[in-house]
Amino acid sequence: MTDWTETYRPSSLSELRGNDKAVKGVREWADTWDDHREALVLHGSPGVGKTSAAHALAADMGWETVELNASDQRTADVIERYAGRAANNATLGGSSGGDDTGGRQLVILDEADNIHGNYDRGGKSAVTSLVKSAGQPVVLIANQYYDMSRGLRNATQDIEFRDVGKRSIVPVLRDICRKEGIEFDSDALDRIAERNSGDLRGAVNDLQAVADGRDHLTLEDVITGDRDRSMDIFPFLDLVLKEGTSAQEALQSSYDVDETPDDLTKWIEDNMLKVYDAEEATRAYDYLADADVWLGRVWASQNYSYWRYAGDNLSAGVAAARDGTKGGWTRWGRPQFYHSTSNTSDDVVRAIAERGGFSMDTARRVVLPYLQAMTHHCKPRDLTVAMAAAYEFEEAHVSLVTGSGETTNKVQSIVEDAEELRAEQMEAHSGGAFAGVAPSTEAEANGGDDGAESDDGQTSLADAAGDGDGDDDGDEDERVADPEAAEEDDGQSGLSDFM
Ligand SMILES: Nc1ncnc2c1ncn2[C@@H]1O[C@H](COP(=O)(O)OP(=O)(O)OP(=O)(O)O)[C@@H](O)[C@H]1O
Repeated sequence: MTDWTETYRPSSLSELRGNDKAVKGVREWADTWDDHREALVLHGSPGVGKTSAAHALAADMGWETVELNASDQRTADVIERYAGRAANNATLGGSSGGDDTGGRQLVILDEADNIHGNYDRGGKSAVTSLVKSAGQPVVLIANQYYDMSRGLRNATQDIEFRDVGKRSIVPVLRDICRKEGIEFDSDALDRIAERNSGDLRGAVNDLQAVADGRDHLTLEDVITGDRDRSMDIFPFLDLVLKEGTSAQEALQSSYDVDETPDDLTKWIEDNMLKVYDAEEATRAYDYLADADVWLGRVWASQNYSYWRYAGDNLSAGVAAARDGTKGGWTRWGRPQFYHSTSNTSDDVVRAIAERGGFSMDTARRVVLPYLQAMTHHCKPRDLTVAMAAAYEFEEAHVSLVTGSGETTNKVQSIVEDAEELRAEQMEAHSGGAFAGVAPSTEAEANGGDDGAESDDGQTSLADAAGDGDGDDDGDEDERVADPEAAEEDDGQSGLSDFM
């Protein structure tokens, strides 16, 4: 089945619905590009047409496009390679694409607010320098404008795309129905537009889901479609985090949502602070921590009956932590793990597993949730620095664990402090912040001289293995055995050591 959002992607700026002012601005930017030569940032919520606008613009202008995705590691290489050359008007697509007759290429860099998470500092400045000196027009796409570095913001123009109103969504749905030969009652389309408030991609997806196999779409179809599905995650979040739900109702609804308790916990964690104040959140985190303990036990014992205790905490507990009801409409977001298109979450889990001596599963299900709860939004800061040092986290990892993607500078400074802290620990031969977890006493004693170059338990493990003398072999065995012992403690000991 073809994806209607692709089939019906606007091919010209004139086909884009809503955001008239923004679209006019985009056109003007392109028309005057030769005079200002600045890159343009298009920012706004997902699904409102930013990427479509960039492609439609290129089509209208007769420009080719080169699309790069900031969360794709390969993008770093491409940018590194072309940042300097772009100044000389080299084409970004490759040397053979070069054409001196003025053919333009529009460089579209998607997920520009995610750059800090994927490049080292050199790479990051390469993006800014690409943007400053590119001999070609560049459009950056971002959801969160303020997640982009200040340098990058200063070097660019920006245009905001607002959520697309119902009045602009309905005509898009109507056009699609006509082209697909589907008759419709207009209140059915109204309903779809309403429940996707602001998100055109969502509305088109929704239409495709309910219209599938039908040649006439009624309001009844749309509503029944709602009821037939098990409970959606968004109403569930409304129920737990906002409405005056009893603990029992909250628990019951957690059974109706088609998500595992692990995933529900992530949804709650990532969205709670949109509506809970600090006191409510503090209480709720206790319940989430309990939920995580039960999830850890489920994993350790493979006894899925524990799931209901996790479910109890994450639904009834979190609902009980709320003081009253919350009004208004909230844009719930997918948890970080879902929209992480890079392998950052895997990287984090791997770092925790390797450096903490846990299995990947324990790292993912037990240790990571604790770290997330303890360092939410980088608070307390010294704990976050200690964590970053202990697990040698990079900025992307700290962002992901603390859920603070929007605080780029904060995360950057935490990673810098963590590097310093690690250097100090190395000097003091402390064996890192979680000395009790991995290295054995002998290993530490041994690390006294040839371990000097290693900065943590993990590297010194490799060093010990590489030395090849009899003594070290003994150490190696012990060290390999240790992580397994640590794992039996289900991560608790690792964390208390780390704290
Ligand atoms: N303004 C619009 N007019 C018509 N169709 C739109 C519009 N906005 C979005 N769509 C539909 O939604 C799909 C997704 O839009 P698009 O990828 O441009 O959104 P986006 O704002 O770039 O989202 P993201 O930030 O998630 O990439 C398009 O292919 C199109 O089908």
